[in-house]
Amino acid sequence: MSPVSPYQVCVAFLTRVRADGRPEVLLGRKKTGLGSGNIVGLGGKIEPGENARDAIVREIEEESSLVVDPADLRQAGLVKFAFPYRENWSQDSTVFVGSRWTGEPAESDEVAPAWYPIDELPLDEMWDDAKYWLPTVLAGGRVLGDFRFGEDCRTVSEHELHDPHLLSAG
Ligand SMILES: CNc1ncnc2c1ncn2[C@@H]1O[C@H](COP(=O)(O)OP(=O)(O)OP(=O)(O)O)[C@@H](O)[C@H]1O
Repeated sequence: MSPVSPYQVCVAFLTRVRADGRPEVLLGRKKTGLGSGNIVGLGGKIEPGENARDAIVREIEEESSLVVDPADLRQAGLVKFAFPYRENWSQDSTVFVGSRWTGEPAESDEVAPAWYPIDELPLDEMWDDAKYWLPTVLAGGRVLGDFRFGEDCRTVSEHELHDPHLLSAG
């Protein structure tokens, strides 16, 4: 199910626990580019010379102003997106989760960040794949998933969740 040379991206989900004990995740309304209008995690393309961890630290700061120590991010998996009807959208995304950072989230040109309760994720406004793996990752699990989008390039037409033990440590 893997597309031909997909580009490599990364995504992060920062979490906090409110004073009343309710866990929340930082998501954002994407303002530009692929998936604009969707509610997404922070993230973007891995640049030449970067590894996924370097890239996600840079993207988090560019998109939200938050500064994260790379060692404070847990690599929670890899999700592969294939768009057979729009090959150049196909991408592999390394997923990170973290709960330590410095600063306050601020809106950028790319994303308007906001906190969402983890038990009420806005899945209807996210990419269609998120419902298959994001709750698992936010519950402390790992994901290794393959998703194929249909002709509308919005709806998952096929997906496989593999054993996350196949992921390399990172
Ligand atoms: C298809 N289903 C999807 N489900 C969940 N998340 C998705 C996604 N498709 C893209 N993403 C995320 O979107 C970011 C890349 O998007 P992309 O437009 O390439 O990035 P962005 O414009 O920020 O790139 P640069 O800032 O130019 O690097 C990156 O976090 C990636 O994981």
